[in-house]
Amino acid sequence: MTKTPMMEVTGLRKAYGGRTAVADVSFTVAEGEVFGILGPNGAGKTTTVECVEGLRTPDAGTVRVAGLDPVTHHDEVTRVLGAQLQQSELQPKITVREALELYASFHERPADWRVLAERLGLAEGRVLTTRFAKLSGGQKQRLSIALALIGDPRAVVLDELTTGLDPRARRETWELIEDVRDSGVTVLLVTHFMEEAQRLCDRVAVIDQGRVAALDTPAGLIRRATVSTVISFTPSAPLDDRELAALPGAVSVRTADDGGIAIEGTDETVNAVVSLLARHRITARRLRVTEATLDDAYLALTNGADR
Ligand SMILES: Nc1ncnc2c1ncn2[C@@H]1O[C@H](COP(=O)(O)OP(=O)(O)OP(=O)(O)O)[C@@H](O)[C@H]1O
Repeated sequence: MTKTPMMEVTGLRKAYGGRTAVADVSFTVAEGEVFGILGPNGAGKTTTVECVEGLRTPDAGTVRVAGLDPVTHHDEVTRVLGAQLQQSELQPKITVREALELYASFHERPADWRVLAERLGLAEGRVLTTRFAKLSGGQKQRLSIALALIGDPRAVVLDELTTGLDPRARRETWELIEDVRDSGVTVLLVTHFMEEAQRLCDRVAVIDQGRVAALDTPAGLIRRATVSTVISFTPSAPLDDRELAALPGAVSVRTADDGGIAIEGTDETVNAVVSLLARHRITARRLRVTEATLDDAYLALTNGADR
C-alpha cells in the first residue's frame, strides 16, 4: 500500500485580480521529507505555500495536506500542519514565555512549550522574559519556529526563515531545521538561498513565473542544468590544445596569454587531465577544479533574473 503523501499540489493556479501569481504548480511532499521551494522574487512561492496552509483558495487545481483539503478541512489541517506567524501578528510587548503559553493554549494537544524553548535555545538567560520587540533577529526566528511547532504538528511550513539574518544566525537556524527534520517532522521550506536549499533539502522545486521550472534533488538539478566542472592550471611545459580537447568529457579548452589553461568538462575529464600530465611528466601550477553549484543550476533554470 502506498502511503498518503504529506502534501500534494496538483495543477495549482491563483491570480490576484487580473494578475496570475501561480500559473501551474504541481508537487508532492513525502512524510519526513524536507522539500524546498526556490525561485526569484515574485515567482509565486508564498502564494503556493499559502494555498497549502489553506490561507488562500486556489482558482484551479487541488491541494491536499495528509489527504485533506486545507480550505474545507481547515481545522484538521491546522492540527497536522504548523505555520510560522507573520511577525506583525505578535504584540511587541508580549514576552517569549507569554507567546509560547498563549499559542500552546490554541491547541488541543500542544507540545510542552518548556521543552520546545529548551530545544530552540529560548530558555537560556532571560530570553523567556524578554519582550518580542527586544529580541534579536535570530531569537525572533527561533520563536517563530517554536510557535510553528507548538501544536506538535506532523509537518511545518517555513517561509524565508533566514532572510535578514547574519551568517552565524543563519547557520544556527539551519541546525534547528535539521533537528526538526530529525524529529520526523516534514518541512516545506521556502527560500531564496541556494546554499540553504543545497544543505537542507531532499528535493527542490524551482518555481519561475508561477510554474515549476524543475523539480529534483539538489544534485539532480545541478546535473540537469548541464553546468559543468572547470579544471584550470598552468602547465610547466606547453600542451597540445587538440590533445586536451580530445579528453573524455571535455567541452571546451581555453588558453590564456600567460599560458594558463581552463578546460570545461566533467569529473571524468579531471581524471584524464591528471593522467595526461603524468604521462607527459608535466607539473601543474595553480591547479583548481571548480564544481558546478546549485547556484549555477538555478541561474541556468531561471535565466538568472530576479524580477
Ligand atoms: N495579495 C496580493 N494581491 C495582489 N498581488 C499579489 C498579492 N500577493 C502576491 N501578489 C503578486 O503575485 C505574484 C507572486 O507573489 P508571491 O508573493 O507569491 O511570490 P514569491 O515568489 O513569494 O515572491 P518573494 O520571493 O518576493 O516573496 C507577485 O507578482 C506579487 O506581486
